[in-house]
Amino acid sequence: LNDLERLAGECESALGQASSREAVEAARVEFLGRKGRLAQAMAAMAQLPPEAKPAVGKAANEAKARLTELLDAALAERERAAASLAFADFDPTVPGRAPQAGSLHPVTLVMEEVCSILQRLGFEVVAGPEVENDWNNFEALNMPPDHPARDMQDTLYVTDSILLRTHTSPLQVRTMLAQKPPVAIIAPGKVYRRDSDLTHTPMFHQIEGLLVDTRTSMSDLRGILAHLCRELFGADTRIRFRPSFFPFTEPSAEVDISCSICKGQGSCKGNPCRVCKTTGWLEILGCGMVDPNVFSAVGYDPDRYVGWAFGMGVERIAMLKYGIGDLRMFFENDLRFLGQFY
Ligand SMILES: CNC(=O)COc1cccc(Nc2cc(Cl)ccn2)c1
Repeated sequence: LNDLERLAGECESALGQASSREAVEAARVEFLGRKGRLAQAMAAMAQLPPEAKPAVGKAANEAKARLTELLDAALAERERAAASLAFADFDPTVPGRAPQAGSLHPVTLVMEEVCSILQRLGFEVVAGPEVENDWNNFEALNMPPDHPARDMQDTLYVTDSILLRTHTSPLQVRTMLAQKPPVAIIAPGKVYRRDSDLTHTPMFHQIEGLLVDTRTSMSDLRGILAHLCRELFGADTRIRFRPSFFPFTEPSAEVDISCSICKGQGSCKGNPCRVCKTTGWLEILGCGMVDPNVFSAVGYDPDRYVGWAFGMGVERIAMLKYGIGDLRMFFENDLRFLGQFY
């Protein structure tokens, strides 16, 4: 009986030294294990006279309960200590790390913004194949078979008559073939040129707009483009038309915006503006009244319908809008670059 009495005391002093969970578990084995101190005491019970057994059995159970209680308490205390140690240098008042947020590619941002501005005016976005035939890409756009734009040095051919589209105009041709006027569409997308240097990549993005009706004019075109440029580059943006030529429009014009960097002054604080080369103007897009030959090609009566169209390079707009200096950055997918636009 007094062996059993002593067990609890000895266990308590053993636990006093047990500084870790492993030490507590070792003590549990020493006292409560199959060959532990309590098991030994219980084994010794077999030699006792029968009348002494009940008392000793009761004492043994009490000792077991007491030992289990001591060991569980010691274990729980060590676990709490370990837990608080693990977080000793944890400061709950420090603000958490913001979750990594994604961002849209600058080309996507510009395409969505241009489409959104024009959709608000009633234009519909059209899509179509990037692999085109030469009729949709050239012939229908008033560029006959021997036209220089068809040359291999500019165009990527799949076969003699199948190519990668060099602009998004074929989307507009396809739409006109598929519906009667009025037409008010936007054609955004990838285009391909056999060109690759510091300022040209073989694939880039364009957006074109086309409006065809029984009655519209160059002033409608100017109004729409002025609105588009002001939405894109700020309300104080001015635009100017310069005479130009495209095979598919007559008359044609190139549109400049007042430089968004030097506000058209040509210099900033006495330094010549490197963006507009001190001219104060930046070419942003081309446009014109649709050439009657295009209408004839798609089966629209050129004596009944008039229309205008415009086209812009998306990367060029993005470089001006976001101050991006190198075309190649659009394609390198450097997250430090991409993460700046949202
Ligand atoms: C990057 N693009 C530019 O600098 C100039 O693009 C332009 C200019 C003028 C017209 C068009 N598109 C067009 C489409 C049809 Cl179906 C008929 C007539 N024109 C695209």
